Amino acid sequence: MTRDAATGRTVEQSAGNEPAPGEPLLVAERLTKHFPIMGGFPFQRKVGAVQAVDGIDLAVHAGESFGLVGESGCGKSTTGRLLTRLLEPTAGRISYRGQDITHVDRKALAPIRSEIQMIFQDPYSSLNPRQTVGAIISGPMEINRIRPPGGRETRVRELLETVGLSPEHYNRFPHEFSGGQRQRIGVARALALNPRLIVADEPVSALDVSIQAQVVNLLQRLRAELGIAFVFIAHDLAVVRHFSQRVAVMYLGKIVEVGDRESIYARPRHPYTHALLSAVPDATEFLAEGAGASHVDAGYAGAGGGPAPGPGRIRLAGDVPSPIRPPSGCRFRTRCWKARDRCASEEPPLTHIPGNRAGHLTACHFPEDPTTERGEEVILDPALRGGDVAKGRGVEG
Ligand SMILES: Nc1ncnc2c1ncn2[C@@H]1O[C@H](COP(=O)(O)OP(=O)(O)OP(=O)(O)O)[C@@H](O)[C@H]1O
Repeated sequence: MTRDAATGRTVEQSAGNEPAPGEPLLVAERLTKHFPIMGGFPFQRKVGAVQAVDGIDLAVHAGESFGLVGESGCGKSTTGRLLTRLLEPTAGRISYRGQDITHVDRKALAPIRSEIQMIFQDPYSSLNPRQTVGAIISGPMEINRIRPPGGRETRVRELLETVGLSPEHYNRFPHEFSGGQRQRIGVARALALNPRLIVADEPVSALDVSIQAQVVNLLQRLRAELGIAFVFIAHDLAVVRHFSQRVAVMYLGKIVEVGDRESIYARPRHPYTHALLSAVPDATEFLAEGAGASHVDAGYAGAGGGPAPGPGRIRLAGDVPSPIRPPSGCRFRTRCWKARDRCASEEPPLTHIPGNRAGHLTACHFPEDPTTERGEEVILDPALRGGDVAKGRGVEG
């Protein structure tokens, strides 16, 4: 088995139906997950459903980093689990390198599973405390009966070095490591089968701020050196800004806006994206936190630097509605300062709107102007609409 120096993949793995340049690696179409709610006595029957993910479309290209952002409960983790086929979709389609994998059985899925890996948020609970680091990282190779040249132990020691740990850590247990080091072990495990795609579900949000930049830098380096594509899930737009070339914003089970990083951050058109962005601390703050740590790659500090684009700070009023009974039409309308009757009756399609760059799609009937400037803080509450809040940008007069 020979290894491709550029991708880190074995030649055997690289052979076969490579996506043509520009062709997506993974495509989700109208992807839906509704968790049934059971009730009634004496016979349990379906009385409703949590509409966790509701008809989303997305495409991830080879080697790119795709950020998925939104508040807690908007369906990001469920999307990640659907893409890695850890969850069965209620409807829609997932294709990987041109093959429909939506409902393929375990056996047919096995070779694909090795190419799509997941990194979890919590480095404490995602590692078995009773296993040594060696056993944890070689686990995927064992399950898939893969014997790398030189043996599994050699490969694990190589992987430990790749993620910035010592090969000497092979016989240690997870409790002997810090949070950042445990997440590195999780990354090494995800790399064990030479994946093409890693779904990273909030990989740094459980870590100390000073450690976050180090782990993001590691993932950045792996993406550049091994050509691995990432779906990077985060609630924090600051992290995604540095890591992802394209960003999708989710709200209550829907993608409301998607586009390349520059377009989304400089010209957010959906009011929700605008509100989320206004809460992003200055990018230099995040970098300064990282710079206090010892292993900040120069490349990271350079990526997407400069201050965050400056809409005035927007505080959204009210809570996210229940995904069991989401609002009709546009799901964001109950918290949106621009909502009109049409927003309740007609769901806005995710589409290219005038003023957007190519590839920037927005689902809004009354999008924001395609410019951003720093403004004063303004509290946007639909209950106050009609003049009281009509100051500052982003508000229709
Ligand atoms: N197994 C499940 N059964 C029922 N409801 C679920 C299940 N998993 C998730 N949900 C619900 O689906 C919705 C989306 O959850 P999900 O975890 O995907 O959101 P998220 O954006 O990742 O949030 P967080 O950042 O808090 O994890 C939530 O309302 C959640 O309560």
